[in-house]
Amino acid sequence: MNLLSALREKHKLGKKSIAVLIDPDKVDDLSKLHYLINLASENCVDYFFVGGSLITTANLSEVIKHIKKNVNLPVVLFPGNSMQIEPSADAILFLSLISGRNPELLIGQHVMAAPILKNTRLEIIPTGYMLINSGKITSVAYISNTIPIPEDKYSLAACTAMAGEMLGLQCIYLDAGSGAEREISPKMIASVRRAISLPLIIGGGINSPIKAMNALEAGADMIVIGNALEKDPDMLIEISDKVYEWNQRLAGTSRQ
Ligand SMILES: CC(C)=CCC/C(C)=C/CC/C(C)=C/CC/C(C)=C/COP(=O)(O)OP(=O)(O)O
Ligand SMILES: O=P(O)(O)OC[C@@H](O)CO
Ligand SMILES: [Mg+2]
Repeated sequence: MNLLSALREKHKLGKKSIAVLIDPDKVDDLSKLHYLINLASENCVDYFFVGGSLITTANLSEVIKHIKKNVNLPVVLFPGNSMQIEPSADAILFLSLISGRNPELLIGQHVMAAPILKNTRLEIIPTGYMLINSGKITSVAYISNTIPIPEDKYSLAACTAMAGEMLGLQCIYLDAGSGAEREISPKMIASVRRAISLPLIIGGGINSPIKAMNALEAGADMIVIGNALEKDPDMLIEISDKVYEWNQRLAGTSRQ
């Protein structure tokens, strides 16, 4: 089964996933990456996301090779632009930045990426990418030259996600931005959740087990953790535990 079908299947069952985000730019020491990879494989992590708004190093393929050599988990490209295509990954979030009005990130980069992707075996996951305001200006907001959706404009976000679904996008990623001051609120997640039936990915500023649990309870199908693990990789143990507990409880209730 491909990743998207598996994600849809999990969504139907109410099963949650967790992705670890690796920013290749922040990998200066392969032994630190190695530690995180091992933690991920011991702690029921489902995916590695790899990418960044700005990649100044040439180590994308090396990072992916290192992950694939050491653990049998899917590696999904989370690209900031069409230069971040690496055929050795398993899939790519084919992001369209639908919260913004920058044509380059709605369709421009995609036109350049399409013929390159056609010649790879990467699974394409058409994804509506939505930035939600989180306090300070994030790298993605700055680089994309777009205004994030205000964090209290629930129906703006819900209608944006709804339009993404109607356009045929296959999942929605709500992002407060890497290292966000404030993670996306449960009320915002729940509003978008009610508006669509697609798998919903939530990321940005999730740096504690409580924040992870809140996102899951509000309707996230998948949570993405990056910055928190750059600061303290061991935080993965407690955060992934929340996802594990959720799925165990679900398995328990479905057996009754
Ligand atoms: C279609 C293809 C192949 C590319 C375009 C993809 C689009 C539309 C991207 C949207 C805009 C963008 C710059 C997204 C980047 C998302 C990302 C990988 C964020 C990770 O966090 P960083 O922004 O790197 O955070 P730090 O500042 O903490 O490094
Ligand atoms: O780095 P953090 O804050 O965990 O955010 C993850 C991801 O959603 C960023 O695009
Ligand atoms: Mg980055």
